[in-house]
Amino acid sequence: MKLPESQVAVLEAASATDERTIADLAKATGLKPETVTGAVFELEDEDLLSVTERTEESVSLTEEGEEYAEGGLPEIELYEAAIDAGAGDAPIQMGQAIGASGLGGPQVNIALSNYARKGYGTIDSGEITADPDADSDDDAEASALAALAAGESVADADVLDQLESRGLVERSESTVRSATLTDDGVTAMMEGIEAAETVGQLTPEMLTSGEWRDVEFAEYNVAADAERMDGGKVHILRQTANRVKDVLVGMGFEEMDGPHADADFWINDCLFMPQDHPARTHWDRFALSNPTEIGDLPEDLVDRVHSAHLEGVGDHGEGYHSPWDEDFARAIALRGHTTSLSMRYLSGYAQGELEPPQRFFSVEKVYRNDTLDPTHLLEFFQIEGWVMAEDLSVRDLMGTFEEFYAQFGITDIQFKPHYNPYTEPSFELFGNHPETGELIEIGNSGMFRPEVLEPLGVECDVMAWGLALERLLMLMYGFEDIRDVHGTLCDLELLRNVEVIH
Ligand SMILES: N[C@@H](Cc1ccccc1)C(=O)O
Repeated sequence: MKLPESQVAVLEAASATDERTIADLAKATGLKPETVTGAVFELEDEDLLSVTERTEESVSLTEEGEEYAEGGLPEIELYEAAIDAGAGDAPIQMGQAIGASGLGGPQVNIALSNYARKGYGTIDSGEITADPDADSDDDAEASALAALAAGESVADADVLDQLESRGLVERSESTVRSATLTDDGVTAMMEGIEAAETVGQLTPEMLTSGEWRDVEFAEYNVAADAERMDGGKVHILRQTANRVKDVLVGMGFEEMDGPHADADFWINDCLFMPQDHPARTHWDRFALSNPTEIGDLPEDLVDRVHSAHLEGVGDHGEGYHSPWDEDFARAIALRGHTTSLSMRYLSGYAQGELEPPQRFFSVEKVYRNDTLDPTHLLEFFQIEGWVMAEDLSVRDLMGTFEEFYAQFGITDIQFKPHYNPYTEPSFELFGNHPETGELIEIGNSGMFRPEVLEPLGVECDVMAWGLALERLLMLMYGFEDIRDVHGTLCDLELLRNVEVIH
């Protein structure tokens, strides 16, 4: 009989009387476990080997578990400190025992919540007692942690359950396969088996030399266990940004681009944001120290914006009548919204004068000095967009959003009247979080005011919006903390496992 080399090696390493696991066979043959698994399945098909499977549970310490295996469980530290401080005789102040134990931060709560459960003593109205008969050397959880740290196994399932619920151990299951030679296998071995050289991979050299004609190729076994490979993939945020771009292009929009660090003029002044508006102070804004200002601004636009701020526009216009400082407008900051791009395009500065109808969008980063929390980061992606046309109404605005969000399976958006200095009317958009059911804010929108449009030289209506890409992602994928997908705390498992949608 002629068999591929790896199969011959496995047959030679297998026994008719003892079960050998894949790991044993890999060690004996020097082959990779996945190669051995493949060979074992082939040989099982040929009735030369019989294969059994069992599930094996493995238990490993988490980082916190390792910490306690080494330094001791917090409740034991507390017990020992309490005994030393005399709590074995009479109750003592809890603060005293905690101070003496040297425990700090979250470990104090961990100690307190396990102390009474494990019979080390009682905790009542700020006082703690310690049971002098309790034996902290005989703590089942501590012993189990020590055993696991030493690479031994722990049989007590209740203790393991407890440690698992405390987040100190992780349990996982794996399939262990073992093989034994069958009678046919033994016979074949006695008759002698020859190794046929097989080739695992076709190479360009084999193709050019023609060698491929003569070699024997190894068969693939798609059922064999293989090592897990976490290949690179496009981050879901980027994936969704690309999808958003495709959808908007499909709806007839063109893409805008422009500077991340820009003059306040484009970020705020063009938007009729008064220079003393709270959002324009250092609280919200990341200013640039070098360079501090932009030299190149279109002078006539600066004059028209200046005049709109002072006196408003039209015959009955009202401005802010407060000082307007051109240097303040030239100052550079990281853009807090991409509406700066809309201003650059609508004014004709980016691409020259635009004739209605026009539709533009961008999916770009914006920067805000917010406090970090589950729904806020210092930077996020904004889906900016606007439509310029004669006679637009709020119905067009709402219809556009309904059409846009429906492409992502979101059909229950809600609108709430809102205020922006640059749009009238204005609407905030909300969507229902698929997991928590909570209504979350997903965007802001409105019809640009004449005080914005007139200085820009736009004579028709413009409806516009800024939507948060990350919030759209939350509605699509159901995660609750933005930091799961972004930044140092991101959940790599979630990012690896999330379905790729094209
Ligand atoms: N700039 C607004 C979004 C917006 C853009 C255009 C018009 C209305 C609202 C924001 O960042 O929230």
